[in-house]
Amino acid sequence: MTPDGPRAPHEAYGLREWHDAARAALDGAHYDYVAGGAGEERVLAANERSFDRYALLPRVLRAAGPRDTAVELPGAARAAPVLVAPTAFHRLLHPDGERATARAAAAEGAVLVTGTAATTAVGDVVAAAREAAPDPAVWFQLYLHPRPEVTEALVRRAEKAGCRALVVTADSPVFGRRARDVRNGFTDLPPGYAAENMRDLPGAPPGGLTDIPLSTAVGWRDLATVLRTTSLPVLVKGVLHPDDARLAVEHGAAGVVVSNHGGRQCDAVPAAVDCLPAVVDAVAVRVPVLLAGEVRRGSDVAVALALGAAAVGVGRPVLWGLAAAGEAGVRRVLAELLDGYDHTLALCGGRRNADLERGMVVRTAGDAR
Ligand SMILES: Cc1cc2nc3c(=O)[nH]c(=O)nc-3n(C[C@H](O)[C@H](O)[C@H](O)COP(=O)(O)O)c2cc1C
Ligand SMILES: CCCCCCC(=O)C(=O)O
Repeated sequence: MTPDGPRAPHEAYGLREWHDAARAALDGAHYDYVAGGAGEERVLAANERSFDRYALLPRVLRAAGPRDTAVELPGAARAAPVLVAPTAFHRLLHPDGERATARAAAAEGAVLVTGTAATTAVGDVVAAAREAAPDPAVWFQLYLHPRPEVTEALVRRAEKAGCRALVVTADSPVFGRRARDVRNGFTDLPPGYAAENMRDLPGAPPGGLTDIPLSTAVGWRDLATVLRTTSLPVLVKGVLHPDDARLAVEHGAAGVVVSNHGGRQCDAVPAAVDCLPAVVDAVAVRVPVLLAGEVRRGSDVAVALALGAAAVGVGRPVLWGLAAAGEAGVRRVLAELLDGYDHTLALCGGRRNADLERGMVVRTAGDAR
C-alpha cells in the first residue's frame, strides 16, 4: 500500500534528464544503436508523440484511500505494474551490464525480461537479481531459432537459471534496417562482448558462439514446439494485429505484449498504444495483455492500464538509467515511473489498477503536454 503524504519531487523532472545524461556518457554509435529506429524513423517519431493523443478523465470523491498497484503476471504473483522490457547488450552501456539491471529491477519488484541477446548469461542475471530480492521474477526473451534444437537448448538454459516465463519475440523475421547503425559502422559487437546465451549451443564450435539468426521461416508451429517442450508460461511479444493475438492465445500463449519494437523493425506501423484496445478486446478476458512502447511517465502507465493493459514494459529509459548511473540509475528510472503511476492513480480517484477504466481515457488532438 502507498500512503498519501509528501513525496520526492523527481517526477516533476521526468525521464528526459536520464536520456540526456546517458547521451553525454555514451559512445556515439552505442547511443545511436539504442536511440535509433528503422528506415526513416517515421515510426520512432510517431511513437514519441503517441501518448500525447490520450488524456485521463479522473473520477473524484471516491474515498479510494491508500493504493495497491501490484499486478499478477505469469510467474510473478505480486509484481510492479512496470516491467523491464527485453533489450540487448547491456554491457555496452555500463560495465555491470545486465547484472546491474537485474539487481535494480528485483529491488523495485519489477519483472526483468532478459533474453537471447544479453551480454551476460541468464544464470548470472538471475543470480544477480537474487542478490537484491529473495524471490525475483526474471523472464527470458527468445528469438525462435530456425533450428528447433537451438531454441530448445536456450529454453533449457532459461529454465535451469530459474526464469519464470518465456517471451517469444514475433516481430523480427528479419532485422530492421537501421540507418544510424549503418552510418556508424555498428554492425557487430565490439571485441570483448558477446551474446553470452548463444555460447556452446548445438552446432556451435566448442566454446564458441552461434549468432542470432532471425528467420522468415519460423511460424506458429515453432511456437507450438516451444510450448510442448516447456512447462513455463510463454508470452508472445510484438503483436499489433488482434487476429495474431487470438492466434497466440489459441496456440497456448499465456500473454501477449503489444509492441512495435520501439520503431526498430517495420517503419510503417501504428504506435503500440493505438493497437492496444483492439488486442485487449480480442484476448484480455483470457490472458494478460502487456504494452511495451514509449512509456515515459507515470500517466502513460495509467493510460495503458486504463485501456486494458495488465502492465507495461519499459525499454530505452532503463538503458538511459543504466548508462548514466548503473544499478542506481535503473532503480531511479523504475522508481520514478512507479511513483508517478501511483501518484496519477491517486489523482484519478483509484485504489487499485482495476479502478482505471477505458471510459477514463479520452483521445485529444495531441497537445496533452
Ligand atoms: C537497444 C534496444 C534493444 C532491444 N532489444 C530487444 C530484444 O533483444 N528483444 C526484444 O524482444 N525487444 C528488444 N527491443 C525492443 C524493446 O523490448 C521494446 O519493445 C521497445 O524498445 C519499446 O519500448 P521503449 O519505447 O520503452 O524503448 C530492444 C529495444 C532497444 C531500444
Ligand atoms: C540479430 C538479432 C540481434 C539482437 C537484436 C536486438 C534487438 O532486438 C534490437 O532491437 O536491437
